[in-house]
Amino acid sequence: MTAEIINGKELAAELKSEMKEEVERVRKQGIVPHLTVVLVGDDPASKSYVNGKKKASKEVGISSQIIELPTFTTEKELLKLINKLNLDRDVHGILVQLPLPEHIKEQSIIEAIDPAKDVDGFHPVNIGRMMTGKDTFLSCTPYGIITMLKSRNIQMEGKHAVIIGRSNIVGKPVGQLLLNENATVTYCHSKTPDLKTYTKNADILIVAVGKANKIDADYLQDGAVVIDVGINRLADGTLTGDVDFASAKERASYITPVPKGVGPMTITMLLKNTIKAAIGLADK
Ligand SMILES: Nc1nc(=O)c2c([nH]1)NC[C@@H]1CN(c3ccc(C(=O)N[C@@H](CCC(=O)O)C(=O)O)cc3)C=[N+]21
Repeated sequence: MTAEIINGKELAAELKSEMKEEVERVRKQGIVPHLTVVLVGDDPASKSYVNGKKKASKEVGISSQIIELPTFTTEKELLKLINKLNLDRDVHGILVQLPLPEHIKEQSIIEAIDPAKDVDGFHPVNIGRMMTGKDTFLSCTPYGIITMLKSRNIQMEGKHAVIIGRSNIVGKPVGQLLLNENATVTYCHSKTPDLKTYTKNADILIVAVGKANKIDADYLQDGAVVIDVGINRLADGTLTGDVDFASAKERASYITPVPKGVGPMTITMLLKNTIKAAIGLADK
C-alpha cells in the first residue's frame, strides 16, 4: 500500500482562507483579533517559529505583536508583563514561546496567563476543560492533528490509537482528544519496552519522540494512519520528522510529512484560538 499524504500546508491554507473571511466579519463588528507573542532569549529556532506565527496572523487579518525580551529577564519581570497583557483589553491572545530560559519556572508563567487569553491551551483550567470534553482552547498541535484526521474523514471511534511520547504539550493532550473521539488509546514513551508490540497494533500512530527517523515500516500495521509530530534539524540543515517517511509511506494508508505536515497546522490552530478568544472576550 502507498499512503495518501496529508499535506498540512495545503490544509492550513484552506483553513486560513476561511478564517480570513471570519476575521473580516468580526472586524465589521469592531473586534480586531490581536495576538501578543512573548519571546524570551535568542534561540534561533524559537525566533523562526515566532516569525511564522506573525506571518500567518497577517495572512488572515489578525493583528499581532512580538515582545522580545533578553535571556536575563527575571521571572518576576515576565509575570509583571503577563499581568499587564491580561488587563489589556486590546490583547485577546497571549502566547509565551517555550522553552523559557532555565531560571524561569515555565509552570508559573503558564498559570499566570488569563485562561480566557490562553490561546496555547496550556493553562491547567483549559487542560481540565479539554479532559472533561468541554468547550475550551485546545492546545494547537493536538488540535491540528485531530483536524488533519477529520479532513480525510478518518474514523477515530473504536480505533486503536497509539501515541509515542507523553509531553504535556503534545502526547498527553492528543491522547485525551482521541479518547474524546471514542478511540482506544495507548500511551508509549521512552521507558516502554518492546515498542513494536504496541505500534504493530496501532490503527492510528502518533509519533512525538524527537528522534529523527525513529519509526519505519517495521513498526507499522498495514494500512495504519501515521502522524509525525517530530521536527528534527539534521547537521546539513534539512528538517526531518520522527518517522522514516520513505519507508513508512509504503505500509501506511495515510501519512503526514515533515516539513509541511503538523507544523503549519499548529500555527493555524493558534489563529483559530485567537479569533475564538477575541469573540469570547468581546462578550465580557
Ligand atoms: N508556547 C508555545 N506554543 C507553541 O505552539 C510552540 C512553542 N511554544 N514552542 C515550540 C513549538 C514548536 N512549534 C512549531 C510550530 C510550527 C512549526 C512549523 O510550521 N514548521 C514548518 C517548518 C518550519 C521551518 O522550516 O523551520 C513545517 O513543519 O513545515 C514548527 C514548530 C510551536 N511550538
